[in-house]
Amino acid sequence: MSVSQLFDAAPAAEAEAPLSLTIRRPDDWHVHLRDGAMLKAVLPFTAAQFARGIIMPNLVPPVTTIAAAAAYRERILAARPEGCDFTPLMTCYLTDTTVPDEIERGYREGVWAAAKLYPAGATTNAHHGVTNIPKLAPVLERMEKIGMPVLVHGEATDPAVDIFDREAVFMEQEMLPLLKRHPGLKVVIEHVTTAETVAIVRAHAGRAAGTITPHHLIINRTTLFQGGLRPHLYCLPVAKRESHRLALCEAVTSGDTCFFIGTDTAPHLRGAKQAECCSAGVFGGATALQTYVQVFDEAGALDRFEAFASENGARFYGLPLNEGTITLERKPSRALAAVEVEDSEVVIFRGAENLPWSIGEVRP
Ligand SMILES: NC(=O)N[C@@H](CC(=O)O)C(=O)O
Ligand SMILES: [Zn+2]
Ligand SMILES: [Zn+2]
Repeated sequence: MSVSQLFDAAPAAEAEAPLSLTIRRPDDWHVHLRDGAMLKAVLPFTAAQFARGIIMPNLVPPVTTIAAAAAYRERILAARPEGCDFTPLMTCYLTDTTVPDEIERGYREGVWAAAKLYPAGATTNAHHGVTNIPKLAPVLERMEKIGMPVLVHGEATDPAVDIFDREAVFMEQEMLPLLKRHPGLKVVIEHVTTAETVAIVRAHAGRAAGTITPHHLIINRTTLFQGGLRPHLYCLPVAKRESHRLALCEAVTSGDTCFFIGTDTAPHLRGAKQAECCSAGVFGGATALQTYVQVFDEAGALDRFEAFASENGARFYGLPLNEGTITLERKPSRALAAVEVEDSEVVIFRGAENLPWSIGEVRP
């Protein structure tokens, strides 16, 4: 089944010949692991695929201090399954009151790998985010000076802006001026969903990069309504029209080093998704590599997959490449439908579907 036909009733295409692809172990540069029982339930899925993950700080309350980040990192390490070597890389949630010295100290002490900029109210647990980005200049100047990346959820927060235009409006009104004000600042534009943002990332390659999720590579805004409203596909930024999805596929498979993995795996309990007001977030961590590699395979670009998955991100962050390997196999597999969390569950993106690729051996 082709990715663009994911949710069609069409019969599965003839299976491709088996193939196995061994690459350096990849990293996920955008992960929501949550906390408590949810953390324990979802972490094994990310850890089975990725050696390291940039951990998002939008807990309740958000991770805004070195002490909170160090404690959260300990909880993540403690939640790892037996024998698991997954390394969490922590981020600082920027607010209107973030102090440059705390940012620098945490970075120098190796607690923070980056800081996360949520425009206030832009997404899940972003209400403590930044209300006026130009006023964040002292923090961003310090980050520029020490080489610490800022990771941006790039959507306008003015409720009058059409939800499908929020990323484009943010890029024009906030991102381009920010890139200009801080010419040496390393910026990751997270979960890119539009062709215009792809062009902006490319135009600033070297000091800017873009992460692209598995779901934005295979669904468009029409998929959200295919046969009815599909809450488990709703996330922010919301999926855009087909031309944008094609631009994202072109970007990741182009070989351009300014794009890398960021799954934005964002679990919410079934009750929060199938609700009067559905929470934003797709739990894509369990089927991420299977989806990415399928996209590269269908584009005839498997030779470019390793750089996107396992090299570009580490190089951008100035971190060593992983030593181990993972093998991906073009051999059909079926992911679990959902993962249990206490007395509820989280629905897995592409769960219970026949995926053309499976995860093979991982060598640390
Ligand atoms: N992507 C989402 O739709 N939701 C994320 C937050 C985010 O990354 O914007 C979440 O924490 O649930
Ligand atoms: Zn986001
Ligand atoms: Zn996210």
